[in-house]
Amino acid sequence: MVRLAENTYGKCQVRVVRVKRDNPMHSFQEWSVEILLTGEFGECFTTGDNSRILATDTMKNTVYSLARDTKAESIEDFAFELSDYLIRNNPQVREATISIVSVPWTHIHVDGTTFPSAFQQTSGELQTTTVSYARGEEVAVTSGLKNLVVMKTANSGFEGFIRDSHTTLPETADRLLGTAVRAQWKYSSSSLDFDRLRGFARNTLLKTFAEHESRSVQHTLYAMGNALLEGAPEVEDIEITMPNKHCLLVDLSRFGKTNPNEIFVPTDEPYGYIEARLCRGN
Ligand SMILES: O=c1[nH]c(=O)c2[nH]c(=O)[nH]c2[nH]1
Repeated sequence: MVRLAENTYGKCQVRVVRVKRDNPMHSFQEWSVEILLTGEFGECFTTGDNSRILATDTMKNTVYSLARDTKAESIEDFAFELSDYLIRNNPQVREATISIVSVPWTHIHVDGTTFPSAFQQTSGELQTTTVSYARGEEVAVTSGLKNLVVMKTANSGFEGFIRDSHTTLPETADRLLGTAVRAQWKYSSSSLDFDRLRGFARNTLLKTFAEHESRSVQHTLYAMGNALLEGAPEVEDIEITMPNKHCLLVDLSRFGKTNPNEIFVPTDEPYGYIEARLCRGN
């Protein structure tokens, strides 16, 4: 006896660019949208009956069409609009989960001149959101960022860890701490000023990383999440991933030179991996 268990379907990486030309200073947004639906789709899997299937190609077109009319500025508001449209127009859909990744483009700015219709990407950092709308239930909004690459050249040490027969790592009170932050924070409501909150969250994570007297990546990760939860009552919990992008001190004594923490070799692998979720309450 075989039974169809959990199932979902949808469209991934629907890329859309939105240009606003209503004043000479154009705006340019690039989004990659993912739609996943759950609902009454069992017959499609088990008997090949497609009569309840909204084609994923139609989902893709729906993204383009809603993007043309939407007033949404934030990816959260657009994701909600899309989920709401899909739920309202498709009784067979129980839950629509929309994830959007936003690619940062900024106006080109050179020698004090901002070029109103020319843009550049200045980093590989991405802004993210996932909005889940289950029919008749509260809408759940999670926002975040990924590939926020940061480095500390002071106020970071790693000491007091276990020393056993396999330990070679020296203790240090002064090392480089580099990482690519991925963070996802869950909101307590679906109608908030998401762009303002995103700015606050990003600034809080960056400022805490920069200022923290770090005893480890774990210690700094906790401080970053804690600062956001203390500063933003709208945030219910936060999950942060911080790979340790090791920069190893080069032994220059072989060349008769000292190396007072100035010459390092960045290594991609292997790398340390630190992840935690912080939430409110006990
Ligand atoms: O911040 C760190 N945490 C660790 O758990 C660890 N382990 C390691 O080798 N280096 C580091 N650094």
